[in-house]
Amino acid sequence: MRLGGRIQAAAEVLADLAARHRPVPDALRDWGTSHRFAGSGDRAAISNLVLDVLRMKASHAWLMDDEAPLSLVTASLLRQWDFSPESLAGELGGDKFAPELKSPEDLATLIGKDLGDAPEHIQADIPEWTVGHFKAAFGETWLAEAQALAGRAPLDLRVNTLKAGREKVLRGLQAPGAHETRFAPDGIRVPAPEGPRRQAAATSEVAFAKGWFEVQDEGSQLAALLTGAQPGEQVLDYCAGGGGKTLAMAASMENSGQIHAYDSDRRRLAPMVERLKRGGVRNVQLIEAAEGLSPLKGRMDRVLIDAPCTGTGTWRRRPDAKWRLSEDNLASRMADQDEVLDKAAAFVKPGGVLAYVTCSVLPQENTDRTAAFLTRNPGFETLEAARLWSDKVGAETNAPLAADKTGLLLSPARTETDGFFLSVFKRRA
Ligand SMILES: C[S@@+](CC[C@H](N)C(=O)[O-])C[C@H]1O[C@@H](n2cnc3c(N)ncnc32)[C@H](O)[C@@H]1O
Repeated sequence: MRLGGRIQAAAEVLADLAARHRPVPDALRDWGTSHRFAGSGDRAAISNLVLDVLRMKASHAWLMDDEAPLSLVTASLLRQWDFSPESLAGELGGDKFAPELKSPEDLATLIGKDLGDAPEHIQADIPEWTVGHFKAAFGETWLAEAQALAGRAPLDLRVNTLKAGREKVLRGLQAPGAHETRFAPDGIRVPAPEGPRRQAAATSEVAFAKGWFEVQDEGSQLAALLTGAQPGEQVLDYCAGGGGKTLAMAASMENSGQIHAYDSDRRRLAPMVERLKRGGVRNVQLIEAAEGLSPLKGRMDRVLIDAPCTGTGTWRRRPDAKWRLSEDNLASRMADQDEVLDKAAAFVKPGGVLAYVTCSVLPQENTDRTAAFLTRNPGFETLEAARLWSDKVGAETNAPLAADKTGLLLSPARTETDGFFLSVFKRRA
């Protein structure tokens, strides 16, 4: 397919998403099924275009004075794919599948408008009701933070130190531009591809099948590292899900001690069985029902709560979630977070540690929740976040502190990671 056909396809997928409110992968898959002639390069380009549009949907629509899918795709090509109005017209000339676009002169006028005249939420490409929350989280840099969440995300890998070293994995990796991550000691970053290009398929590598690495955002790797699990400890991963952080902690613990991995939705634990086997992890026990937790009460050296959250920190990877988020969703996640904090705290032994993590940047899910937890649970005290960062990550860079300094707040703009919050408490002895 030439660019014209890809533009048309992206506009069709966006129209489908708007009409049927369904997940992006489902709409892309259906388009692929009914257009079998499209090759893998076409599918990657169409997917990239759709996701890029969703990342900056509000500002594209404001500049174009129009939210029709074709206008949004055009804006994306001009603002995110480095086309000029003239080069775009040139590329589409003679392409019989190309949709009719506005003239290069009209496009130049529209895209040339000053976005600084737009309302704040449009400049930031975030839902209007979240602007105040971003300001509370980041202060003066809130706009740059929101805009950075509208970029493409790299592919990050965590080397499984139970089986391999970072240099060895890097040497064997086919992915172009792969390099060591900035903060995470076992991380490898494959930069996001540009324009229509496909992201490297790291999970097709033999090294992945051998368990030498896992796919995990650097922010998630850091959250596991900062939780501080040590060899020989008894650890409860209370919201273990598919086990991203369980596996990272098992490697930090050098396969010794025990991680009890629990999730209230036991089906979410299922993929971990295969991951544990591939990774050569031997110190994890899955707990499939809440009753299985009873013997652990008051006995854990360390408890990790990777809390259910709105996922605002992952908007680069799931830009459609940004526009689906509602105040009701947020309120409901906040209630979940209070519940998991109180329940999980009961498993920490006197002198033990409780780590609270979200992949959200909203203070309501982060420092507001931890402050409320401490009021309800005076037997816990906060460990100093700046010290935690310098001990585990290094003192060369300032710790990315949350606004009230009681926790760490990672983000694409601050740490070039997904958005993550972490706060660590100690149970008084
Ligand atoms: C952010 S995800 C976990 C991701 C996982 N830790 C990882 O690193 O791959 C949050 C998990 O919390 C679980 N969850 C939600 N409410 C819970 C509750 N009340 N108790 C325990 N787990 C809960 C969800 O099922 C979900 O799997």
